[in-house]
Amino acid sequence: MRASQEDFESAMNQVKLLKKDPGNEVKLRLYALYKQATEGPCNMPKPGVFDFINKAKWDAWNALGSLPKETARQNYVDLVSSLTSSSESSTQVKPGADRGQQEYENLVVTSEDGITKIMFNRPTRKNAISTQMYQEIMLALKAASKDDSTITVVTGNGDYYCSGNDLANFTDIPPGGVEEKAKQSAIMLRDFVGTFIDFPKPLVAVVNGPAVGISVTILGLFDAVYASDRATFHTPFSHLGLSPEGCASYTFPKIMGPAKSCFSFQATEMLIFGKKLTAGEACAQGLVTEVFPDSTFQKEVWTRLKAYSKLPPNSMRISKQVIRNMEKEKLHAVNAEESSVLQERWLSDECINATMNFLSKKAKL
Ligand SMILES: CCCCC/C=C/C(=O)SCCNC(=O)CCNC(=O)[C@H](O)C(C)(C)COP(=O)(O)OP(=O)(O)OC[C@H]1O[C@@H](n2cnc3c(N)ncnc32)[C@H](O)[C@@H]1OP(=O)(O)O
Repeated sequence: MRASQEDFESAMNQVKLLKKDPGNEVKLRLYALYKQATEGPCNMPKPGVFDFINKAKWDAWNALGSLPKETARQNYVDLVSSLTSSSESSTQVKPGADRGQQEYENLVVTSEDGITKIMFNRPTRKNAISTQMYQEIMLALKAASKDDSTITVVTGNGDYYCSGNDLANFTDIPPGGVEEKAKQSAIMLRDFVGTFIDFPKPLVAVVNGPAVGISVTILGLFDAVYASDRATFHTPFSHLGLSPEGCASYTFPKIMGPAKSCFSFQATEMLIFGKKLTAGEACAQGLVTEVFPDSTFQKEVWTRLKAYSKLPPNSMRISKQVIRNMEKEKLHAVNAEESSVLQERWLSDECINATMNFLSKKAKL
């Protein structure tokens, strides 16, 4: 039986709900089949060789030649169906699923001694946060907010704490095009930062190495930040044609000192000019609670955290509420505004060129 228009629309919705990223090759095929099913044979001018994202999409669509629209629609529905059934079967066989444990691809989450530790685990990418990883971090935080632990800790595996947003996230363009991508990213960013604003238990960052971008800005929403003396703190937004997020436009000037003092200029120097701070400098500015020598960092920090985790949990949670609740509404408003400004920045030539330069290995921080 031929796939109907309703089957096609239902398949489009199922793609949005896929639990696992199907990879670029499959996404290109989905894009090509979608275009062929809705518009017929490729009718766009061929993009230039350096416009490699649009070129890859054009190649995939053009390769379908004169495939009839109905066949493309059927192939799209079949492909989505194969993806949903394979993701369902892989969920069933995941170890731990029968014990009600959540499995993550890009995080290691453990709970011990009253502490839930959420560790970024993409060391070969310097723990850059992929789209899937944003979702996993939100899930892990929501689970930690309800588990038996008293304190939640965020840290990184390998030599980096985190290199910020994975710049390849912007190469994964949905059928609605770059505008749709920017819209989806702004919603995800707002939800991601909102999860930190609303997190009810003491939240501690153990910054084991350099931190970049969004992994730095959200530190203003943590209750303590311990850093190795190897750590650095870098928010290169202007270099990337971007603007601040994570509520840093509000928290950084507040943390670093009153308006017009030399301290608030430190915040603008970081957020506008992309000045990288050492751990000692970040501590002097109030962004970091305490710096430890790298050789004893893990031992000292975890000894301290274990002692804190034995404090009465309700008292700690209520103290956090009293300290933070007055600010919550303001923080959500700042988060919404920053996300909406970024939605436009992502479509700017400045941002697109900087991202292309990084991805084509022409630039690094
Ligand atoms: C949707 C919500 C968005 C929220 C907005 C968020 C904004 C931000 O977070 S802005 C900050 C974005 N981050 C960056 O611009 C950092 C880019 N990375 C670098 O400049 C460098 O990789 C480095 C300085 C972090 C590390 O340099 P180095 O020690 O020389 O290591 P490599 O460059 O060789 O890194 C190994 C491997 O990892 C890839 N990688 C590292 N960071 C990222 C990243 N952020 N996005 C994507 N890929 C990243 C790097 O390309 C290397 O890959 P291979 O060459 O394939 O091994």
